[in-house]
Amino acid sequence: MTDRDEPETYVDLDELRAAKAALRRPMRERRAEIAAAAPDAGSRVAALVAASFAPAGGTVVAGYWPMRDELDPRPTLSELSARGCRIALPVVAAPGEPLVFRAWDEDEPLEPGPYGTMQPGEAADVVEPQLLLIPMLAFDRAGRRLGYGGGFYDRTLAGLRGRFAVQAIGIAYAGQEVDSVPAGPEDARLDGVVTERAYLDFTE
Ligand SMILES: Nc1nc2c(c(=O)[nH]1)N(C=O)[C@@H](CNc1ccc(C(=O)N[C@@H](CCC(=O)O)C(=O)O)cc1)CN2
Ligand SMILES: Nc1ncnc2c1ncn2[C@@H]1O[C@H](COP(=O)(O)OP(=O)(O)OP(=O)(O)O)[C@@H](O)[C@H]1O
Repeated sequence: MTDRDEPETYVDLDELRAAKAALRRPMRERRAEIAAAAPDAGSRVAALVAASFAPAGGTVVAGYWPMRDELDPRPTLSELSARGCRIALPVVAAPGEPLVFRAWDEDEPLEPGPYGTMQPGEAADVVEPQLLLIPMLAFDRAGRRLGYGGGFYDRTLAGLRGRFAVQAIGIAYAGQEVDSVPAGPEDARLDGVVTERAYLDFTE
């Protein structure tokens, strides 16, 4: 039996919150160190995505605009756009709500959004992604993920998966892997992670 079948989940939500908060601080520092030492990670990830699971033309792909030391997904988004995918970026509608996705072409300007994000303007089409490329602070081999704590991707994936099949792929440095990310019942699992070294498929 794999980790994916039998996750270790927290029952006490205060304990879970504290365990996640405790992991965020060191993982922010670790990610900053790795990012400084791996400037070509974005193009490596783009090559791995193209080689391992490039989606069909026409697929709506949600990326993200990198903030802090997140692995830069823009080379991947360019590659997928060139293959005929439609690219979208997340927009925070409100705290406690799922993300909304707006279509975006790489030459189009972005506007500042909440929490230091950059997002397409209101004129952009709202779209529903079939593939989501998701940033994070840490992940484990069971597909559990640690973000900044807003629960945005958890709510978003729960909503989308309730209606149609979506693929959730994390984008992270290999050094962001930990043995076990603390998780509760609401934490949505990733189907895989692409690092600068490899594509890790958690659905196998
Ligand atoms: N590049 C990028 N875009 C993204 C996300 C992301 O993680 N990365 N998001 C992923 O959800 C959504 C934005 N959500 C975010 C939620 C919180 C913070 C943040 O910086 N939080 C503060 C704490 C804020 C507070 O508690 O008041 C922090 O971590 O210091 C950033 C983005 C959508 N866009
Ligand atoms: N499906 C959901 N429905 C409602 N609330 C949710 C859902 N998933 C998570 N939450 C709430 O969101 C809050 C933060 O979750 P968590 O700490 O896992 O965020 P995160 O995954 O680190 O952040 P993000 O996804 O924004 O990067 C928690 O209080 C949790 O209860």
